[in-house]
Amino acid sequence: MAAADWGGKADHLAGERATAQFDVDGMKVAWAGSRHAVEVADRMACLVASDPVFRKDTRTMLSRKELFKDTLKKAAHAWKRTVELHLTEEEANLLRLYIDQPGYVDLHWVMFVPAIKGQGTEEQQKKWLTMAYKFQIIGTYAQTELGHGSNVQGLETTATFDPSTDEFIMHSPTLTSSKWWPGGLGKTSTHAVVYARLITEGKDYGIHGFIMQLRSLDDHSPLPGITIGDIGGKFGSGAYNSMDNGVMRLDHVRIPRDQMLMRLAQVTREGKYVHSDVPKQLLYGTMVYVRQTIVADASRALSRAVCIAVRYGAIRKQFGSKAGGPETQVLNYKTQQSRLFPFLASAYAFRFVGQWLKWLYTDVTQKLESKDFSTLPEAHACTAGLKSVTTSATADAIEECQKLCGGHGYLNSSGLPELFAVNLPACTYEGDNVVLLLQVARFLMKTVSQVASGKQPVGTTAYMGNIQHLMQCKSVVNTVEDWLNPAAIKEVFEARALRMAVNCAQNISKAPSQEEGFSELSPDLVEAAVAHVQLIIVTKFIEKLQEDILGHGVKEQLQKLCGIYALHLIHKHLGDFLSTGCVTARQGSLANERLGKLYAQVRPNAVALVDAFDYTDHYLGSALGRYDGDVYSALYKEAWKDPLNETVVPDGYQEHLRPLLKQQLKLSRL
Ligand SMILES: CCCCCCCCCCCCCCCCC/C=C/C(=O)SCCNC(=O)CCNC(=O)[C@H](O)C(C)(C)COP(=O)(O)OP(=O)(O)OC[C@H]1O[C@@H](n2cnc3c(N)ncnc32)[C@H](O)[C@@H]1OP(=O)(O)O
Ligand SMILES: Cc1cc2nc3c(=O)[nH]c(=O)nc-3n(C[C@H](O)[C@H](O)[C@H](O)COP(=O)(O)OP(=O)(O)OC[C@H]3O[C@@H](n4cnc5c(N)ncnc54)[C@H](O)[C@@H]3O)c2cc1C
Repeated sequence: MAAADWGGKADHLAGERATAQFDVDGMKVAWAGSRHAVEVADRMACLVASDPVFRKDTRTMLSRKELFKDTLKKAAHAWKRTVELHLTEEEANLLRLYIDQPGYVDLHWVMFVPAIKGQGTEEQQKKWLTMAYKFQIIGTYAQTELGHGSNVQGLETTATFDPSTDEFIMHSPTLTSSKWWPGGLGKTSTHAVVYARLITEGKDYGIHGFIMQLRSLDDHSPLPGITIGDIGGKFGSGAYNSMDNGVMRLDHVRIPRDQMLMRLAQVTREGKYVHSDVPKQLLYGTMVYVRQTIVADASRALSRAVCIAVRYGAIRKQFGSKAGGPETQVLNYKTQQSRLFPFLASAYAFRFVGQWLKWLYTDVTQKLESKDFSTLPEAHACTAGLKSVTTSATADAIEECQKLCGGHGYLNSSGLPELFAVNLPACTYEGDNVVLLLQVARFLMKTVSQVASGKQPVGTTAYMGNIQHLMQCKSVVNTVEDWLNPAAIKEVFEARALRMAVNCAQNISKAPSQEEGFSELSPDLVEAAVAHVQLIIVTKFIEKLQEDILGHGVKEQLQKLCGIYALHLIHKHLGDFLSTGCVTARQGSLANERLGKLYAQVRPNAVALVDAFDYTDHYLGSALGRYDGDVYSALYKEAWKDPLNETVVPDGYQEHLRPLLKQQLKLSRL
């Protein structure tokens, strides 16, 4: 029976949509950031969905080679459409986003170009970016090595200046110095920003960036002295395997001196090392930029998973009343709501904090241009911390959404396995999440010590200035309704974050040295960092609610989601809140009671709240998450696309199955 015979064009979720108590269009604007953003995103999403080259429904069934070739085809076609349609930068970025297939272009635009912009001189930018913008060259970001990723100062590749020829000699002295992981390096990139130890006049000046040509622009073969290849298959089918993460070894490869990125430091014709009057941390600027974009990616990935699980939960029915009444939608089970609605709230929370982080990054960049470096440490702490907390929560949530969809969630056609596999490495790339949280903790310890010496903290640590009150305050919450008060919520998050940080600082001060104390206390420091970052997310959500938000009922729904986000964290981390004395056990159970009421209020709006993400069926890529809810027809149809179903009798039957069956039959007759 054809799948179409089982379902029509009906909207199986129409009943769910009819119960919404808010204006979905208004919520789309709140989610996207502006009416303009909704309009451009819609246009680009439809452009991708309607173009057969961008089909992705059989992607998980392709071999690695086929998948890679398909990625090359899509990237070339996307560029062709960008040029033909004169797309703006915003439109072209969205086009790439909706194609939804990791590939070398991501590294080119998200890391290679920003690295040259941030670390190149004006002259270098003019030369290299002109070519990069026209795709005359394809670039990647080659920092990580086989032996070192997190410890950037431990990288081993060398760039030794040779004054006799005015060149750097780029070399991989050991196996562990092989560049390992850079996306697009394996098979595609013609160029890279390579990070290496700068050695001149016999002295090692540490890590610096260099632009290197890797492959011939005529026939794409690696240049002399360069050994290069792909590092091999990665987790999951489809997923990140579309990316050619690469390995590269350099054997005394010479590049002209002017290919060292010289905005932060220079080597003169004579070989003198000169450092500009800017902080050396600006070398890490590309990572700050990318971490900020990863927060936005996390909210998108999480919202996709939630959209799939909510829509499917409204369609899927299990068990009826004892009297033989209709079966229950699984979304109506309280356990399903308490597992799923915190993710729905987190998707909105991460979206809004991502919008704020983008603002913060722009603000810091403008300040850096006028040589004001004062906000750089905070920008580093915020991007590192938010990248870490949002990507870890997202990976966990996608995995849980798979379970929330039961067995069907485990099928590739649910879209969830691929979504998980593509987003899981975000916990590692651009800085391992624990390593990054330790950076946040370091920043917090410094801030605590500055507060102790009377300095008033600013920005996201301003709350620490209220130390007298926050170290001894008791929560004012006395009833379930009191947990609706944003000021009461904010106060307990501030008190928890500050008390955890101060506890760590006090315990470190008892250690023989600061370094030993930091190391010994590192598990607690990571928890203190998480508490601080969660406070930022809660605060930014509360601040969002103070803005003008248009549309009937939109603000009210967001208030409920903000409540769910904050209260589910209190429930989850009750140990922290209790042990620091920020809430009592009774207040903790009142928070949980309030949470249950909020879930019930969100339930009739759940499908509309995920509709507001405004995702096309193409982008969602899920039989379970379809807009029309026609889940079973879609699952049935998708199954037949599997290569195993190309023949009725499987390959291998004659060689392996038939002889086995025959032999067993013969034996049974003996
Ligand atoms: C709307 C449309 C959107 C666009 C759509 C596009 C669609 C496509 C989507 C695709 C997007 C996703 C692309 C993502 C691709 C990812 C590919 C992955 C790439 C990589 O992984 S690149 C490699 C990244 N590597 C790392 O992150 C390494 C991590 N390690 C470090 O960062 C550092 O080494 C360290 C921070 C852990 C430690 O460094 P170090 O030992 O040097 O430092 P100290 O701890 O001693 O600190 C020294 C001081 O410097 C400060 N610091 C450290 N880092 C920074 C920084 N980044 N900025 C500013 N300051 C920094 C420390 O705080 C110390 O300061 P102090 O004052 O001395 O305490
Ligand atoms: C899919 C993917 C794409 C990537 N793309 C690129 C790219 O384009 N370019 C590029 O240069 N790199 C890239 N990378 C590399 C990436 O940046 C590194 O993997 C990352 O920075 C983590 O470093 P590592 O692998 O050395 O982990 P390690 O540092 O070896 O981490 C291993 C474990 O040790 C722990 N650990 C490490 N240091 C500490 C510490 N000080 N204290 C406590 N615990 C610690 C970590 O928490 C982790 O649990 C990519 C990686 C992946 C997975």
